[in-house]
Amino acid sequence: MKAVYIPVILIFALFFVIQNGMLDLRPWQALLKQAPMFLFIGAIVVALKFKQSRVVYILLFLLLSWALFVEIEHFKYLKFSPSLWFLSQLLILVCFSFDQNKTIFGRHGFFRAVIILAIIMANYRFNHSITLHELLNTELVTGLKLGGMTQIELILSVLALLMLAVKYISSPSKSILSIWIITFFLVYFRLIDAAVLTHLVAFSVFGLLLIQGVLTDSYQMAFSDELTGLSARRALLQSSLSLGKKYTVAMLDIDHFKKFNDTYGHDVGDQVLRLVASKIDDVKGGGKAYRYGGEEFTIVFPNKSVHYAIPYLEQVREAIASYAMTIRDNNDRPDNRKTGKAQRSKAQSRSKTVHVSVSIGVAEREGELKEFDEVMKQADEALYRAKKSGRNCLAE
Ligand SMILES: Nc1nc2c(ncn2[C@@H]2O[C@H](COP(=O)(O)OP(=O)(O)OP(=O)(O)O)[C@@H](O)[C@H]2O)c(=O)[nH]1
Repeated sequence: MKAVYIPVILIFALFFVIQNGMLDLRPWQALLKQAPMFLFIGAIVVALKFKQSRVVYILLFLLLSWALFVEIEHFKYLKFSPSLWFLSQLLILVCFSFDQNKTIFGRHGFFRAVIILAIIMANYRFNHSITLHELLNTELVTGLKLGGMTQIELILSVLALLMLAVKYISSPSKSILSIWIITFFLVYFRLIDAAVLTHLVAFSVFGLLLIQGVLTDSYQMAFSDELTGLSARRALLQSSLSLGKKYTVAMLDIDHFKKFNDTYGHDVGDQVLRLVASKIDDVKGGGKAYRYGGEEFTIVFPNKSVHYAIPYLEQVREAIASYAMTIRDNNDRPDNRKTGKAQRSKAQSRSKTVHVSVSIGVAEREGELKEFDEVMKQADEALYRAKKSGRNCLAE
């Protein structure tokens, strides 16, 4: 989240400078006019590659908005009302953000294309209808006008921003954050009646923001473990390339996890994996936790010796061993549709408290052990010794 403040502040500063004529971009106007097209097409290619279908359609719509904006002379016969087109943009951004990333070209894609076409038709049709035109454009109906924005536009803008914020909070992703920022700037520009050059720069920035959003989300998907939220093995191998000459690696394995799965079922096993992962992620002393695979985890301490790491690993082991985990079988969850109190307490009585432990093997890069996979192998052998020594302990 922190990383997003910087681009937003930069965008704001840039627009402020352009809007107030402090930076003369007129000589660049021709380039600025064309740049968004290339950036949008680039962003569409990236989004297609990573199967981010909702971003593909949002980009297609923004591309259309840009074309309408710069080639307005060619589209004059459409006589679009800027107000209605602005509201259409908000509608598309909100609707498509709540949509899932389903197939790009299939039935789902067809419906999205139909929605875009319907919006274009509506813009054409309604602009010739006096009632809506009046509703959106006359001060008589809308009352107070703020900057370039009518009251209705302002209310719907706030609503759109709120809905997108809810979407981001419920399922955070960089693409949704980029869409929120784009919507915010569309609203802001309409409010301040931004200059043409500001709009042109904005379209390029929108293309870049969406490319960054799609790439960050795809990286996140590839490098983090879906079940536990920890960094995945791929991320471990990637970061092993930049580890220096000194580091310590620990392998952690949940004890008797097979028996646990067999007793309580795979779903409860998953709950336990998540809880154990959260404890492992709390490791102090500069350790970084990864899910290695299955019920195995790895902690890496860059620039640290094995003797430095051991107390922190012991802390993790003890925290897990003393942690009373409350688990509940999904089948026993109280069904809200049949809200009987008796049923709820019956389901609650089925929730159990369980304990698990982990065994830890630890090794440091030193002497003959130069390569990362050699250090990992050594940690794995130490883990085997910890298991042999009765589990719930650490070996080096
Ligand atoms: N629920 C769940 N189980 C998993 C997952 N990944 C691996 N497992 C289970 O983890 C168990 C690993 O068992 P083993 O490798 O035999 O080891 P163990 O029972 O933990 O015994 P020790 O390691 O010797 O203490 C298997 O039953 C796997 O099915 C997962 O993502 N979810």
